[in-house]
Amino acid sequence: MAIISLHDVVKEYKQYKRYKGFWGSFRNLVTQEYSINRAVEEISFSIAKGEAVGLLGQNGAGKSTIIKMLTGILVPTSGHVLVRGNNPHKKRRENNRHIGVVFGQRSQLWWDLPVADSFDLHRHIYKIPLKSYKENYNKYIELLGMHSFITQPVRQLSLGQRMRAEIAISLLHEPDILFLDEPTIGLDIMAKDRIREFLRTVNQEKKVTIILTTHDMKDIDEICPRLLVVNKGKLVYDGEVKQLKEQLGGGQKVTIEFADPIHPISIPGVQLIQDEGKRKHYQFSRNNASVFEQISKIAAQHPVIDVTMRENDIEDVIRSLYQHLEGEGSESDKSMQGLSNFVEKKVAGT
Ligand SMILES: Nc1ncnc2c1ncn2[C@@H]1O[C@H](COP(=O)(O)OP(=O)(O)OP(=O)(O)O)[C@@H](O)[C@H]1O
Repeated sequence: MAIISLHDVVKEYKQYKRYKGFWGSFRNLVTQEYSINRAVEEISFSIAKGEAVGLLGQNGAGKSTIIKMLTGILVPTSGHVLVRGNNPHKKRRENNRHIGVVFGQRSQLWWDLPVADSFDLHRHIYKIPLKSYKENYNKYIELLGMHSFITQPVRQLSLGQRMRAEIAISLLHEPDILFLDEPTIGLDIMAKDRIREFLRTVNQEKKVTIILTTHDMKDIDEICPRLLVVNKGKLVYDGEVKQLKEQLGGGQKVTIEFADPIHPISIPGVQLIQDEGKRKHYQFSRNNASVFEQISKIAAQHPVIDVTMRENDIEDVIRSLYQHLEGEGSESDKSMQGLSNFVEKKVAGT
């Protein structure tokens, strides 16, 4: 049974016209002129209990708007949103009891209080039974390595420490669903790893459903087996990360360092992705017959100092997807051919 479902959801914002200048500021006080911005366009998907889903999209794609509708902050213009079988806006209090939210910009911690006191206040607000509170408290402090700063006031914490405390507090009342917005942004590698491992553990052991928005592909790769990609308000991919990688990955990134700066060399079927004069970066799709053969041909004409190759990772896959959606994909890149069909099929659930 789906714990979250959206059916033909549309969200429109009214944007009031703003006039400039001295007289414009008076006009702004009375004007009723506005235009409509469709931030979410007829989106449908459902998420089962215990899934971990990454919500991805470029800036302004509509991710926050979707999350705000799921948390009951915003009401859709049309369509239906159900969270645990309820309308999250109408049953906002009930919804809040069963969800956890980690939004970087809005802290749930009390700035001047020690972390432990914030947790205790949370226990009272959510009326969490003492036994389960203590169990979770001890477990989260251990797993997130919070011993050293649990008695420190929140305002003295580093970003990584605060984020760990934010995640712990959001789970103390044992929510069924956890929404996270960029949980690892600005953190060092060790802090990122710790948070990712923790989220995997709560998802797998406690079956907490995770919906994660991020611009960091490693978050998706390590936490979320399923991916939803939104573009300009539309859902353009709904499927397994693994399948997207299989479909679009498998190519190679090749960097060739020439002895002298040369004009861009075009290689049939290969995309030049960055040109730095002496150094050129190419994208070979997995369909390009022989990478070595092609490089040898180039090297025969232009002295080459160094060649480096690496397999495409999830970041490259998503970049290709975005480029394709923006219409920048190379026509000759065979791995991109058929992508539209693939994306449409995945969204249609075939
Ligand atoms: N309160 C608002 N009033 C008017 N337009 C809005 C409002 N909030 C968002 N929008 C617009 O709706 C669209 C989607 O915005 P949203 O914040 O959902 O995108 P996002 O994918 O979360 O972006 P980002 O990655 O930058 O956070 C954008 O065009 C944005 O300008």
